Amino acid sequence: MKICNKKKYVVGLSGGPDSIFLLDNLIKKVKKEKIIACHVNYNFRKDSNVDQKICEDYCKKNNIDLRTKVVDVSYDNLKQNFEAWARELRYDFFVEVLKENQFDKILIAHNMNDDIETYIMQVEKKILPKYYGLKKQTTYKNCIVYRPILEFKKSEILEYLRRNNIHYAVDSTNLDIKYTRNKIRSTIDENAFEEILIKKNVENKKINQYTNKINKLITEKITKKTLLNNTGEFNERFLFSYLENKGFGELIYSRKKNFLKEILKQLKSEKSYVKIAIGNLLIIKDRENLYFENIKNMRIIDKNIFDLDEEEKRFFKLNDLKGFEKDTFITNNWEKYRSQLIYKNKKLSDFYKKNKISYFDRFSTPIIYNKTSKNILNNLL
Ligand SMILES: Nc1ncnc2c1ncn2[C@@H]1O[C@H](COP(=O)(O)OP(=O)(O)OP(=O)(O)O)[C@@H](O)[C@H]1O
Repeated sequence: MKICNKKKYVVGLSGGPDSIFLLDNLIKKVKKEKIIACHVNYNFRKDSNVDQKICEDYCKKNNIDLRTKVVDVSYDNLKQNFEAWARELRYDFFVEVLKENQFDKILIAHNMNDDIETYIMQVEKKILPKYYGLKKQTTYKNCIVYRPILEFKKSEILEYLRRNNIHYAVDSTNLDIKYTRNKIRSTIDENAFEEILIKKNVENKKINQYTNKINKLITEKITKKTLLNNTGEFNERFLFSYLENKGFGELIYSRKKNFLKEILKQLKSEKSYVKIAIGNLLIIKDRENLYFENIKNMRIIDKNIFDLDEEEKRFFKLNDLKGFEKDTFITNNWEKYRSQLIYKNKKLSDFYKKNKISYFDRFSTPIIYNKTSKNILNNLL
């Protein structure tokens, strides 16, 4: 286990084999004053107190400072998913202890099996993760979270504990195969780990290369050509980052790869005009041009010209309303009137098409029309 003996560590101690193994190896390398173990007793399982007792006994025997947070809530009223809620609660506790004591890092006892299970789950879910598997180091609320035992297999950990006669808790929920992670856990074989790790590293390298290229492209405007110049997963990641960058992250985080694939297929197609609406996101392909807009930011006005307020007049750059008849209306909602309004003896949409006016230019062009005759009265070019 690689660890710097100059730093001070808060250790997440569940009482399970992994965190007891981590702590037992840590005290061989780092002075005990530089270690605080933190245990959260959720009172969720019947045997929760057993886990707490195991942590207390281990820390007492080895003279380690242990902080315990005992949770006292009624789980019947819990709205969120328990795992996510519990994770946030324990990480917040670790951060609190770390800051109070001016320590350096939070240590979490994920092992190689957790890393591989995470990778397999990501592949099976067909999502587009930023990293496959577990990262050695991440941050939580600006604090460093480090995973020093990622390179140890579960069997090695259990063998170590057995050889050294160290007591640990067995999590009863780990045996429950209704949890996806446990289902995977029960089917993977540690003998296959090496091969899986190689594949995982190749995937992560690929993500790295893509990310470097994407970071260069992302500030430019995407066109159909950008997508045609690239292929497959690069485009999926590019579109993902582009949408995330434009503030649509929440809309795409939980989607499967197929969702992005389908959008890309439409955007790369021969069709000259494509419109895709997802939540507030409006994606338009207008020949070579692609537009990604938030519908909320698109202002639509459609009213009698004499009812415009001063701000709306400025929006349409209208100073003078002299000469207009009573039933004169103004709008920028060209889409609504595309086949109803007539301009130079043509349907509005035909005129726009013939003159290759882009979708968004159409939305910023005021259309002044007579409500009865449906004729457009102003110059649209
Ligand atoms: N009740 C707890 N008290 C203190 N630390 C804990 C507790 N539960 C888990 N941990 C810490 O988190 C590590 C991972 O735990 P576990 O595998 O149960 O969680 P996970 O859901 O897989 O991962 P995550 O930490 O991302 O939630 C443990 O080895 C331990 O370091």
